[in-house]
Amino acid sequence: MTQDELKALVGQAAVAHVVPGSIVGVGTGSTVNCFIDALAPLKDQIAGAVSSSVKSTERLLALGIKVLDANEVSSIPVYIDGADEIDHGGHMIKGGGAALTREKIVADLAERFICIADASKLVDTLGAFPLPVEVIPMAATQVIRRFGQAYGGQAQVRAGVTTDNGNVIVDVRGLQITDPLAMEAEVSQWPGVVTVGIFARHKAKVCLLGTPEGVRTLTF
Ligand SMILES: O=C(CO)[C@H](O)[C@H](O)COP(=O)(O)O
Repeated sequence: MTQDELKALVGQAAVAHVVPGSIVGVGTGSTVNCFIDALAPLKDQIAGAVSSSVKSTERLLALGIKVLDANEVSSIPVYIDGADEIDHGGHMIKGGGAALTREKIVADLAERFICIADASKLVDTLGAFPLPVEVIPMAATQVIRRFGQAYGGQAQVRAGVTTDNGNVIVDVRGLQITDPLAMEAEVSQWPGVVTVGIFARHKAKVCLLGTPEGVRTLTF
């Protein structure tokens, strides 16, 4: 099975976790695109979606799925999103698609984060994937310097990318994130950091993992 087929498999499987009549939180990325496509036939059975990016909003609307403003929603039963890496505790690296800030906002509104990913995303220790950090542009150099001092690794601004919120992404390579909760808490406090792409406080409760043998369900 190709990676695209595995993504389609988990995108389809995620539909069974949507609570009928409720609002669904929708993440961003190629795996989530498969979920959005699979959700479209059920659009009349949900109250709408809260989206985590302009790209996902456009896809949802194009398929006739109602998109609600996050400010008008107090709670969402389920948030479905992909990940760049997920460990065996449900902690994730996210933000490969630069949507991490809105993803964390929607995840914060949700009771359950359901991660959909192909099996290549499951890792023992987070950090082989460069850690994305959304940063206010004037703080980029200071945040890069601070990463070097605090954790080592090589940090650089992602070329040619501006987030939906008008900020830049700093990608940090060469990290071994052994305590995701601690690193998330620390980096989140640095001036100019909008969001760090470690999802430990908002970790997945369930991961639907696409494998050649079918969907493996991990619970955390
Ligand atoms: O965090 C994300 C976007 O900011 C995505 O969930 C992550 O990059 C995975 O994307 P894909 O499903 O395309 O592999």
